[in-house]
Amino acid sequence: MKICVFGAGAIGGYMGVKLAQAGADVSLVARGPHLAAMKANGLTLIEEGDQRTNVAVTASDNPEDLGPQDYVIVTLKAHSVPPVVPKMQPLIGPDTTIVSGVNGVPWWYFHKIGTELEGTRLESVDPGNAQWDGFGPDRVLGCVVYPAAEVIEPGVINHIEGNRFSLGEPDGSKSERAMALSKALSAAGLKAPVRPRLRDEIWVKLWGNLSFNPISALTHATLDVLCTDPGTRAVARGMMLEAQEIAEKLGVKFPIDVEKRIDGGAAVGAHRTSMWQDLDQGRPMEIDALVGSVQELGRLTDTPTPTIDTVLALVALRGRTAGLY
Ligand SMILES: NC(=O)C1=CN([C@@H]2O[C@H](COP(=O)(O)OP(=O)(O)OC[C@H]3O[C@@H](n4cnc5c(N)ncnc54)[C@H](OP(=O)(O)O)[C@@H]3O)[C@@H](O)[C@H]2O)C=CC1
Ligand SMILES: CC(C)(CO)C(=O)C(=O)O
Repeated sequence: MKICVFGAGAIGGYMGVKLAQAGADVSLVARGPHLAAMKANGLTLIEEGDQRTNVAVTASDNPEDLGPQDYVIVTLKAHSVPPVVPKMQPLIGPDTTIVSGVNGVPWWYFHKIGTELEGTRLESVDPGNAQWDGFGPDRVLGCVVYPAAEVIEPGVINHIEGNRFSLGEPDGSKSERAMALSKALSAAGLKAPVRPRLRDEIWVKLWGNLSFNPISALTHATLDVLCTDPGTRAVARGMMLEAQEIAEKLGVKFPIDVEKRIDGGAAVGAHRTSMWQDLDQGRPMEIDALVGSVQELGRLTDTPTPTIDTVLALVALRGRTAGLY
């Protein structure tokens, strides 16, 4: 089984080390100083604060070095994927599966959904249908990324928490390809359940990303603060209730209510969301995947989204003034 992790940064690097350590036939696509460090010194993973593992990895910035794969696990930031689809083609053979390990509403969302919206493309996350046309929706296996990790220096990943990557077919089936990847990830010490209703999980995670991330980027407040401050808690609740109305129109079933989800965010503690970290470190922000996409779905389902519209306007301008959106 040949696996390529495309975008071996925090999440991809974490997966890459675990897979390499388990003896999987895994290669990593990265770039710049991070790639150079990997090539020179291997890739180091720090777990539990002080447990360091270093593995030699097959790494390149040129997919032509790696050839056709059984699985390409995409762990780029959402906005980085569309422009790189043409460069990824050498990795794609007749039976290659593309695993979309990216936060937010996935580009394949309306593939095999079985409703009147079947086949709908999402401009906010797949401008010009780059992924839909460049990969083909039949190739995709969905993935919800739960671990938290960061690149602390080139070639060094710090794992913060979590080891679950939920997998799911767009049609909910327990396919051979999903089960085989689940087995390979499990052999690497990761949890990779195959879910029949992955879209439900996408929305529960997105509930947090949609609201906590932009609010934290705008206020520089950590999760414990923004989820408990009465004013920002009300803003998050407003965004999440609008999202819930959209999702339920699309057939999603939420296992918890909005208050419990916000309390879950508060329980994470003094954590800076990835969007605030991106803003702080001068990296492009995933505004379209996490917020713009939900606004687009609101228009598609004729659902008013006044709170989402307001926060999106603010965080989009914040991103633009920082040159990061
Ligand atoms: N980090 C986390 O804790 C979590 C992340 N996620 C999600 O996982 C996804 C990945 O996030 P994360 O791992 O943090 O992102 P990172 O930015 O750490 O990783 C992406 C990597 O891909 C590289 N890259 C970008 N474009 C190319 C290219 N054209 N060729 C080769 N390499 C490229 C980046 O390099 P460069 O640095 O040079 O841009 C970077 O090393 C996101 O959707 C994120 O929201 C979900 C849960 C938690
Ligand atoms: C920590 C959390 C859950 C906040 O939405 C997250 O996923 C992120 O920072 O992107």
